Amino acid sequence: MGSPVEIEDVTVRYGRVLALEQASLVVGPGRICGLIGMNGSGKSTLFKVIMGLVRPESGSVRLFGADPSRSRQVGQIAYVPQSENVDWSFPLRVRDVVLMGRYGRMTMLRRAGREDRSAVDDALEQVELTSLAGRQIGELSGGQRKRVFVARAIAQDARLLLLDEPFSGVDQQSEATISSLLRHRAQNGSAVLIATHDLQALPELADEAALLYRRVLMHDTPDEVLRPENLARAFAAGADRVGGGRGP
Ligand SMILES: Nc1ncnc2c1ncn2[C@@H]1O[C@H](COP(=O)(O)OP(=O)(O)OP(=O)(O)O)[C@@H](O)[C@H]1O
Repeated sequence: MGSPVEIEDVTVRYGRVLALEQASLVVGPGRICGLIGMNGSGKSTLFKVIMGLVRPESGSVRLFGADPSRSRQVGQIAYVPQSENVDWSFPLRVRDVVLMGRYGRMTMLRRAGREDRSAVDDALEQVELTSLAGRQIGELSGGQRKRVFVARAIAQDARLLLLDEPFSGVDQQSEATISSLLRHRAQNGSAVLIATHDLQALPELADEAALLYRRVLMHDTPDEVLRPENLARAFAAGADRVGGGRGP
């Protein structure tokens, strides 16, 4: 089987905006990779490409040696979205959201079975939300909201986890819980990709880091990538673009 993530020379354009330009990234099993880049550098686009939601105009994406759509179909990929992208007023309970992680495994004709319910209970316990299982998702704190989605990923038993800003608006306790669960998933062989602005947390959390600005400028240990001169390169690439890089 191939690596969890193999992205090669991927280019994505939204109309006239070049979001990714020959980006390449390989993430192996059991690795936690931090994806860092300034606003608009293409992090969400890279996630969309991995999830098969955006088709690159060129380049190739293979997940576990197969097409991304297949990995999504069989429930190999779990996604923890940015909180701003979720409609928290939607009338769902904590337990319902976590159960969604099991949908890939349930056929349309089958209701949630004992195994699904026990996977949900187990995931809720791991993120310490058992007592809030029946609560509406809109009535949770920022840290609790993130933990619900992490629980969904755990219930899914995904082999590749994508997390978009998992620590923004999150209390320290939730951050510690989420970090240790991610470490645990990685120890069990899952690959974890985390888009984050939280550079301080990175060296302790991640095994490797990728610095993105349209392309992967650097992929190395977190300490190396976070050296000021390397961060400055990414910033300079972004600053150049403001000077006219968006044009045709
Ligand atoms: N649907 C879209 N239509 C047009 N342009 C888009 C679309 N989505 C993203 N873009 C543009 O593509 C570029 C990359 O956006 P993307 O959301 O991938 O960046 P990001 O690194 O995730 O940003 P942030 O850190 O702000 O979330 C940006 O210039 C953005 O404005």
